[in-house]
Amino acid sequence: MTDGLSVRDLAFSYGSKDALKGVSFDLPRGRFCALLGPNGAGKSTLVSLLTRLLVSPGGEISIAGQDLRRTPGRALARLGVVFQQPTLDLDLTVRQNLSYFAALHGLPRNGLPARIEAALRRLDMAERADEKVRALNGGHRRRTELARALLHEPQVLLLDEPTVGLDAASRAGIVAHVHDLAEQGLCVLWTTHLTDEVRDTDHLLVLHRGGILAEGSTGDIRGEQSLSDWFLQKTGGNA
Ligand SMILES: Nc1ncnc2c1ncn2[C@@H]1O[C@H](COP(=O)(O)OP(=O)(O)OP(=O)(O)O)[C@@H](O)[C@H]1O
Repeated sequence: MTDGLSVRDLAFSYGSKDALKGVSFDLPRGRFCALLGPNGAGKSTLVSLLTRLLVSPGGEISIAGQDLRRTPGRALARLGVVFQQPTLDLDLTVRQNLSYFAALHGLPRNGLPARIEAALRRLDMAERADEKVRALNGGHRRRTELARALLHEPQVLLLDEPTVGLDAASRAGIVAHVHDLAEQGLCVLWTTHLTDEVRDTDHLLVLHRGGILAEGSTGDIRGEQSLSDWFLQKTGGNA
């Protein structure tokens, strides 16, 4: 077990369809881990189990030392999540969206403005705090969601294909910001099916047909090949 995210023997089936088959990994704090898998590999199922949208019959998940099955409230309090589908209220300002989230999560009102300011600063969004989300471009909307996911100061950050629908420049910006967060001590799990979002120095978990196909530093895993060629050769780009 680590101080970040630990997953042990996690399995899940939809009826007779095995979506995850005994997945285990340990990610310490301060690590950026890319979870790469082709469509249908089991990424969304894993994200749903980590966020308790689904509950697995067996296996263990520990978030910053808290067991998700035994102490779900404490475990989820240590987890920040950015889901694939945006969930901001377009007609509220950036600050109002964060305040709303804070109220929903029962964060103390005392010190809330400073907490919001700090979260927005981490994502270079402080100067846009009073703009309506509708007026922001896709990259800034995603950064707002990231700031919101950090409001309760989680130790583990989970992002489910967070760059879907963004242009190249916005994607690069989000990738860079999230790497900074890992350097500041967060344990980051970033799911993607895009090899170009993964850096050679990133820790890489490759999920294929519900199991871990490879784990280690990206540079070591791809060897002399490009990651894209390695991935296509090993998975055919298909689940
Ligand atoms: N509700 C469901 N009922 C039956 N099978 C499902 C259901 N949801 C997912 N599956 C199957 O489980 C497997 C894993 O799916 P999952 O959505 O977790 O993969 P994924 O890696 O997230 O793919 P994608 O990138 O396409 O979302 C796939 O074979 C998928 O068809």
